Amino acid sequence: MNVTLKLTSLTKRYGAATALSGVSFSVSAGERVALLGHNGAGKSTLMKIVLGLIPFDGGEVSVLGVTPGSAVARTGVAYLPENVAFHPALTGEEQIRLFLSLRGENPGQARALLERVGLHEAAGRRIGSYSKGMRQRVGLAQALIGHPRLLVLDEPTSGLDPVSRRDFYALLDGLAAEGAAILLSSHALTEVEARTDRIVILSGGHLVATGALETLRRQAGLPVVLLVTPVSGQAMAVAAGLPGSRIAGDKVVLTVPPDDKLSELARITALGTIIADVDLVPPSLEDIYSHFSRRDGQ
Ligand SMILES: Nc1ncnc2c1ncn2[C@@H]1O[C@H](COP(=O)(O)OP(=O)(O)OP(=O)(O)O)[C@@H](O)[C@H]1O
Repeated sequence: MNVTLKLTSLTKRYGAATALSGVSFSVSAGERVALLGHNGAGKSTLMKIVLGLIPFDGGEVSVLGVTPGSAVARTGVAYLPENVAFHPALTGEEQIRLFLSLRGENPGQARALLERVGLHEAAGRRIGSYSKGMRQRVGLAQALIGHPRLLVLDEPTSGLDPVSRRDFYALLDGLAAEGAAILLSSHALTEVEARTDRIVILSGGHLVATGALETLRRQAGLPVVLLVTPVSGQAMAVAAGLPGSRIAGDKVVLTVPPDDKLSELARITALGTIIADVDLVPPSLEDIYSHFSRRDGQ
């Protein structure tokens, strides 16, 4: 695969404090990678290094095969900060025309860019009248100038409503399908779960986990919950037949290690006609995230 961003043993210190310690991972063309971590885990520091805004102390960083912050890297990398600020008196179109001119590009592309992010109808309105979601889209339109090959997005959907979030991710899907590499930080774990290809978890400046969610789920080995629905009036009988279970409302709940899942299901089905239904609840991304980010004593 075509590697767009590669970090190898990246280390960054602020005075005596280590913000990043031996962090290695890569993002390929067309890949959407989520960077997760508690406050202070090192996400912003990592992004600033990738953008070439701050120096680092050890390891290697390759952006589009070159040094971060070099002319080639600056042209090929786009950044969307968490809270984008624009001039409220300008219209969306005026703002994008301005950015295009500053980048030496044809301002006539502004309409097409705004259309791409779903802002064509509001293009002639002042940004001061835009919602937060619309301002994020202006930010994305700006980030798309010059067809960047790597998009670095800091909490791009924070403060957006569910529909705006879905639209935003649909846009990112389109960009990834065209070959852009996407690195985004987020605290919204459920959407990350559905809309990214791979997850990188930082904790206290260390990379504590990386992989597709399914891989992390297996590595974590967290318990699986079996929600058993008894036939009406049979909850006690079901619970009695399943040592280690508990009754919660109209369900009988069993929490089991992942490797025991099948044998437990066999135990449940062996109870026969007093069982109405069984649901299997795998650990959520929240559970997996807490599991990994608590390691290292964080
Ligand atoms: N300019 C700086 N000078 C000294 N320490 C810093 C500086 N910037 C960040 N740090 C420290 O480096 C560590 C990593 O911070 P960073 O901002 O990268 O974390 P983060 O994961 O982005 O957190 P958040 O989610 O709160 O934005 C923290 O301990 C922070 O206090």
